[in-house]
Amino acid sequence: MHLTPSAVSSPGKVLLAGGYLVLDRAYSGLVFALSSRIHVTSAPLKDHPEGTISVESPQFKNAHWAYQINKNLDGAGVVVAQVEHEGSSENTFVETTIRYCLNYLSMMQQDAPYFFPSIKLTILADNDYYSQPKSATPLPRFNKLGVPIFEAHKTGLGSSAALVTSLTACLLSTYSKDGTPLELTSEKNLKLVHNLAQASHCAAQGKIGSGFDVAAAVFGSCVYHRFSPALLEPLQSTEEAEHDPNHFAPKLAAIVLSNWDYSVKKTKVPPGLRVVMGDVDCGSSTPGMVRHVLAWRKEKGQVANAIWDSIEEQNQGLINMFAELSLAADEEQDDYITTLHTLAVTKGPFNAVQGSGNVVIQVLRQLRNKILSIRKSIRDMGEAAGVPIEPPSQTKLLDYLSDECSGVVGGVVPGAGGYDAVALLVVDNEDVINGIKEKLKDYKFEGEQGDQGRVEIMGAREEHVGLKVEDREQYELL
Ligand SMILES: Nc1ncnc2c1ncn2[C@@H]1O[C@H](COP(=O)(O)OP(=O)(O)OP(=O)(O)O)[C@@H](O)[C@H]1O
Ligand SMILES: C[C@@](O)(CCOP(=O)(O)O)CC(=O)O
Repeated sequence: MHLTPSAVSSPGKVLLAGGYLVLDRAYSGLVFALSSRIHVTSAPLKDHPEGTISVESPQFKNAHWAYQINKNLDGAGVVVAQVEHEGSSENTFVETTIRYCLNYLSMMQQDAPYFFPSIKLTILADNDYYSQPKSATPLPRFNKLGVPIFEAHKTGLGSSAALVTSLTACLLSTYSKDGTPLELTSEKNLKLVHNLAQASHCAAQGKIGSGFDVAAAVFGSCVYHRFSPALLEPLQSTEEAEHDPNHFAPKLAAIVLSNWDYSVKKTKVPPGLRVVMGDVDCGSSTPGMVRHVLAWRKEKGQVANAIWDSIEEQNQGLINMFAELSLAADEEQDDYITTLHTLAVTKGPFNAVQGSGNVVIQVLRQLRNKILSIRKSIRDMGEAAGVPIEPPSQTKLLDYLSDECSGVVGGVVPGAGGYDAVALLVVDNEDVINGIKEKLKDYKFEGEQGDQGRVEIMGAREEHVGLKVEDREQYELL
């Protein structure tokens, strides 16, 4: 294999609509890619035995992992084994991704004796992925938290999906048969990265989720319909992946190169609007929420499907309103801009906004009501399933922000919901953001255990861009 030093990044995510439903291919997920990204760079590693991969995350303590890659002398594939060293820990997502990528690559080079030049991989995460210490001065980019990863408070932006996607793309770009790195921006190769990253991510997390987070990390903001879980069933044996590459590698390559049945339709937030993420510091992602909702759906059959069908119809309405607003922004620019300026200084429900004859304000009112209606259905589903998807303290917070803050179209509990986070759709205006922060300054959020916490507005916003090839030099200046 030839070695081409590479650098890539992929975004975090927010599932604005379709939580739980997106686990079933019949239903949509509306996922926005965020500005917070996870970056992975590669460089030659000197003074190490051939086939060593050294990985580090300099923002954390004891975040160094080393792996030895050995060709399987009895047939296809490679054996990837962690090289233990003092203070080393395990990182299932890193190890599984390396194992999957290198077994895939070994199958692409069966016609010649191959070896893997030793490399060093560096993982860097934008600060919003983890709660940061309070600081009077702006934090450095990729702030060093100085604690082990497991001690960092993750903020729910999808760090593992972005990590696995960036690591996959970086490895496929670094190792090549002839020194020509994989062209990562072609649709064909993005699909390859997607399939391989989905396989690695599901294996590492030990379950086959909908994969909306990996899809957003690769393709960016989109309306997503998942792939059939059966596609990955043959790869769920970690034993085979770790100890029987002769069977695992060809099977993996065939699955990754096959035509998957997911769908991705690119989308964007309408111009002049933006997504704002709120991190709840006493949040708790109630474990087993997904299991409980799926058990309820299985038990309640038609009743549950009727609720899901209703939510899907409302989600499609939301998606259509985004398209209508984007069209209005093009076709009635002056009206659009004027209306958003007015909304930026108006609290919901926008009835007071004059010019009710114009399309823009009508669609914005419909959008606001659609979000309220989706939230009601989500609450109904949560109550029926006995799962706190939008618990009362989140309802109180979302209603407060939607009614008391100027420029807020609406907000939801994203993804699986619970107590962790809120996602707001607001007029893209600094005064609107500052107004929300002001309203939250003394807001006391009641957590699941009755404890009180604060809600912090995060810097991350929608950015819509998926996997990106990066300029390596920007990291050398850090
Ligand atoms: N910067 C990083 N460097 C190395 N590994 C990381 C990094 N960030 C995340 N990980 C890996 O991803 C794991 C977190 O994945 P997990 O599925 O538990 O959470 P998640 O849903 O992806 O997190 P969130 O959505 O809150 O970001 C960590 O335990 C670690 O193994
Ligand atoms: C509940 C689910 O539909 C979304 C989970 O979203 P999040 O991890 O809470 O952002 C699970 C999935 O899609 O894999």
